[in-house]
Amino acid sequence: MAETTKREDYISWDEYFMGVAMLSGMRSKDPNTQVGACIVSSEHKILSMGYNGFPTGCSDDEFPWTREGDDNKYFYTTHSELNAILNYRGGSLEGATMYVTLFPCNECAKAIIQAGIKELIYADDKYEHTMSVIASKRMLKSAGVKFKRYEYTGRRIEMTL
Ligand SMILES: Nc1nc(=O)n([C@H]2C[C@H](O)[C@@H](COP(=O)(O)O)O2)cc1CO
Ligand SMILES: [Zn+2]
Repeated sequence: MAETTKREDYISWDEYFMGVAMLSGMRSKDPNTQVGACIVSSEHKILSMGYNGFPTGCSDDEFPWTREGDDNKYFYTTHSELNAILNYRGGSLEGATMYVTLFPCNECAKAIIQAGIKELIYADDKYEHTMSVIASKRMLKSAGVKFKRYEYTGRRIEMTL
C-alpha cells in the first residue's frame, strides 16, 4: 500500500543550501582549500553558485597552484563568493542570503555588501584570526549583513554518481 502521509526525513533548507555550497566546492581544483558558495532568494530559490578557481580562459594546468614564491595562486584565484556573485546574470541580489563553506575574506565582504546580500551562513572559519577575516567581519557588521555559523546536523548523505 502506498504511504498517504508525507515523509518526515527530508532535508532542511539549511542542509539543502549548505549541501549545494559544499557540492559546488567539490569542483575546485585548489589542492589546499576548496570553497563553495550558494546564493538564495528570500523565497528559497537558488539564484547562483560558485567555487574558487582561476578566471575563465586561465588554464588550471598552466597557472600556478602553489601558495608561495613570487608567482603563486593568490594572484589568480577568484574566490567562490565573488564567483557566485558574478555568475548571477539575472539582475539584483538585493536581500539574498549567501551560504558559504568558509567565512568570506575582506574583498568578498565588500562585494557581498555592495551586491545587497543581507545574510551570510558559513560553515568553517579557519582563518578567523587573520586580518582579512577580522576586517571582513567589521565591514559586514557595519553594513548590517547578518552572519551566523551553520549548525551541522550530523546527517550523512550518500550518492552514487
Ligand atoms: N573565503 C574564501 N573563499 C575562497 O574561495 N578562498 C579561496 C582562495 C584560495 O583558492 C583558497 C585558499 O587557499 P589557502 O590559502 O587556504 O591555501 O580558497 C579563500 C577564502 C578565505 O577567505
Ligand atoms: Zn574572498
